[in-house]
Amino acid sequence: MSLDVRAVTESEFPDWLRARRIGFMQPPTVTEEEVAQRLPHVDLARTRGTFDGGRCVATFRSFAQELSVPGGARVGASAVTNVAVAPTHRRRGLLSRMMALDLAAAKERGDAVSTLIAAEYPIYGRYGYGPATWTTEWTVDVRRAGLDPRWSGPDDGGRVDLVEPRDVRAVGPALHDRLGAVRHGVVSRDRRAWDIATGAALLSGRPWQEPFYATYRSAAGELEGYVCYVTDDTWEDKQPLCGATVRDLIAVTPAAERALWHFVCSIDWVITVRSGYRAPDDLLPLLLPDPRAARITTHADLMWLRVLDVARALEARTYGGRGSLVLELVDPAGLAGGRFRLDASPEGASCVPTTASPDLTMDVAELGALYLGDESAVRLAALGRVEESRPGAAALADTLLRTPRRPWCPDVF
Ligand SMILES: CC(=O)SCCNC(=O)CCNC(=O)[C@H](O)C(C)(C)COP(=O)(O)OP(=O)(O)OC[C@H]1O[C@@H](n2cnc3c(N)ncnc32)[C@H](O)[C@@H]1OP(=O)(O)O
Repeated sequence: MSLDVRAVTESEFPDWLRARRIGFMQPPTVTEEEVAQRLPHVDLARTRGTFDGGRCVATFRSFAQELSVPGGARVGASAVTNVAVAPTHRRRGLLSRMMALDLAAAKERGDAVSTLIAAEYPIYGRYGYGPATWTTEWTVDVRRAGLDPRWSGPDDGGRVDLVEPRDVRAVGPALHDRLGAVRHGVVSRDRRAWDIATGAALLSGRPWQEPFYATYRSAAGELEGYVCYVTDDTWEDKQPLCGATVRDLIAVTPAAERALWHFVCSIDWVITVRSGYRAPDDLLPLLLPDPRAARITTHADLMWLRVLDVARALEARTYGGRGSLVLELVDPAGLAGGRFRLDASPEGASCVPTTASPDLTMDVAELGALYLGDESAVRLAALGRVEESRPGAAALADTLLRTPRRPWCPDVF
């Protein structure tokens, strides 16, 4: 029987959710409550399934997203999520078929890039995605960190306050938006994500532990950051050995970042702080008098990016210097390939098709890894993944494309 790949209808949505659960190793039964919770938040035209004899056996969904790029501008992205193929139907090309349809639609719509968080590293490179942001999680041994045990608040005149979930819903979205203006790699976070993070929308079957929330305000009273964390209540031999886990820490100034980390690492009873997924160059370890107290417990690729509109994407960002490069991009999917001349500067760039000889030749997936400034063209050339036809072109690409701070995507979507 042929396998039918198409957008799902409302009546098929429960069966689609069932297939998604199976792919994600969750018990397959879908409740009416779960359907009611999720249905209003998906665009069915962008929710694809594969059907075998009327049963959904594979899922795929995308949604509109904005991505901040170096210089603070945002580009339109098609964010891919909920990719799952039943174990009975794996390796028959179903992901490839759903991906081809979705990328073609994104290209047609005019999205500059597509983004996703990869469950496993080897899956998405073949579709033109490259790892564009990485993430690091630290576990801080607070007793070794050397922080002053008498600390009772920021010494810069600012203040830290515990706040209610409704306060976070009120101020969080604007704060997150401001982060995108000062940090590249930040993707838009919708209202629903704030509702889920603050307990206003509970997901059926997912256990909920009410977190603590704290904000940082500068001496001038300006809100500059917030942290959401949970703690456990571990004691042994009459000693508190509690752990705090940061779920979200958004700071738009270094003062806010310093104050909030200091706050979380100074809570009485807490001897271990897990940082959650941070940028690899997060300030956290160096904010501690003894940075070795912060041990890296996770370091991995996080957001993958696929360029769909080369000129739009490259013209949206700013560059670390002034220079020109001719890039030959190879794209077997036929979406973004071609030869482009990039004239880049700290103020912006022009990127146009050209027939001049290429300085650098690469698969479009390598451009995905380079685009936000994280990867090095010199490193990719050493690996044989970027071909350098003009000596020094890879080093010039690094001068232009790489950024002083690494990109950071604080959201898993
Ligand atoms: C953005 C997100 O949602 S990430 C979540 C992804 N989902 C999961 O990890 C859930 C569990 N896994 C699955 O559901 C499936 O195995 C999927 C979705 C990863 C792959 O689906 P499939 O339909 O089997 O992939 P498909 O048959 O189209 O494979 C295409 C190619 O990718 C390769 N491939 C697919 N999955 C993997 C993998 N996990 N590791 C390595 N290679 C893979 C295939 O071998 C094939 O290679 P080929 O073109 O050289 O023959």
